[in-house]
Amino acid sequence: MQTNDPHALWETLRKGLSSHLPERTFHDWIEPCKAVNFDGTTLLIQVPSPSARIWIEQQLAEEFHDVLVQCDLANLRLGFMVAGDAKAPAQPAKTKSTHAAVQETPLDSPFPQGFHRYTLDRFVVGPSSQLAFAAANAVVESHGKPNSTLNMNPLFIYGGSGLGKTHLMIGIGKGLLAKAPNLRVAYLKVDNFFNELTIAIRAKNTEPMRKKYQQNDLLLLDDVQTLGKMERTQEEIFYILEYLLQYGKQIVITSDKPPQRLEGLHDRLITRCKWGLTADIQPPDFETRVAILRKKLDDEVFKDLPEVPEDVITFIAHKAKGSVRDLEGLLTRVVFQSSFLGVSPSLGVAQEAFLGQTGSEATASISMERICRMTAETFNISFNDLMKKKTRQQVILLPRQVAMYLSRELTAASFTEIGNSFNGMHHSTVMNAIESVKNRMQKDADFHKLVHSLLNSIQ
Ligand SMILES: Nc1ncnc2c1ncn2[C@@H]1O[C@H](COP(=O)(O)OP(=O)(O)OP(=O)(O)O)[C@@H](O)[C@H]1O
Repeated sequence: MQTNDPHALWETLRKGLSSHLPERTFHDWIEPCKAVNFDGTTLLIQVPSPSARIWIEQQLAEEFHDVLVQCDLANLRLGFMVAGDAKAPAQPAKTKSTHAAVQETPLDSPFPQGFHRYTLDRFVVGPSSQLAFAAANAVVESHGKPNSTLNMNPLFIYGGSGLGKTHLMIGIGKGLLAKAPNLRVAYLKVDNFFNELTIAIRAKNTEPMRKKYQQNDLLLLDDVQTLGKMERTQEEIFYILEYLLQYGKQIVITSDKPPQRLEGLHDRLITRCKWGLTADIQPPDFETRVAILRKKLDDEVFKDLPEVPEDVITFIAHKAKGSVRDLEGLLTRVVFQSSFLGVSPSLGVAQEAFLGQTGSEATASISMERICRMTAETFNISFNDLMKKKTRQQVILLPRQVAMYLSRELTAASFTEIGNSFNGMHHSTVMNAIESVKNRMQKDADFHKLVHSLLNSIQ
């Protein structure tokens, strides 16, 4: 997209976010924001309060990234400032050595300009991530040293959700760009590649896309576990990987499982994945969780806020034992809640924030089955009909779209997960269905009322 108008850029992002985020999240956090400046690199967005800034920067970063990519704005940097703040506008935190290099990335290189926190020096290493971290550093260090004995191409990092795979991968990209600013680096999420490929296939022109990825010196391929049923996407990715490996270009791949357990992947692709070094990441232990929280509190966004006391840090590290994303989420919630109430973070606030989170998890655990059963009942059709994959009957299509919309509003499920619950429907079908319900709700007051009363009765 070619424009220097901050309002036009923000409008494009807003539209993308409105179909990407649950309606309430969009309404609460995005609606009140506005664009204030664009300096050719960074779009500066004004948010209504310090607490809103904490929430948007910490909790919605990944959603912003996905929408930037979808809108062809991967090179755009985002900065957030609080309304009425007389200080210099807040820019994304810059790491010592990477900022200049990242800005010099060639414009057509699809390496994200966001994710400013995802550098190797901000990754807290513990026993459960030692090998993956060492391998990530080795990839950066061995660049330009062809005689390295260990084959780390591809580097395959796997582990559960929210454990730092993307962080490490982007950290490698940033580390290499800091050493060699002219390097061509591409970051690719499999879902985004699928969407890009679908458009290219429709236009009967897939060659430029293949070339775009084949010309890179480093390819970062995120979330390959979703490749399972995507035959044509697998084929394209295979050719890109083959080409890059043939020319000695570095590849980094992430997944939630090791190569041999990836379902639906062609053997030749699994073989490529296993070719180099495979390293896993497991959930961090207590000491590492504390260290991650401390490191996180160094973030620019927390700088001018009251200090988080030691007992609160320990409390959070005890409560959030699973993914680092949950750990960060609870910390954000505590700081957000304190800032919102105008009090210092304390054990009391932390306990409330923890209970609040458990509460929202309870909402998230409203099962999709319950949503579908109640939707089917409301529209007077059978549950089995609602879940059938192939139907063109309008009496079924509309309730199904509504059930998908409600699943997105009432659970934490992704588009892909919702699609899977509907007999393996593709995530783009789910996104279209949700979009069409939203449009209809805007135009048809009765339909709006019906969906809302159904939503309230499910909650
Ligand atoms: N060891 C760590 N040190 C510091 N931050 C971490 C660490 N591990 C994870 N994080 C942070 O946790 C969040 C989630 O990490 P990330 O997105 O890399 O997870 P992921 O493994 O790629 O998850 P998913 O599979 O769901 O995409 C990020 O904000 C990241 O910076």
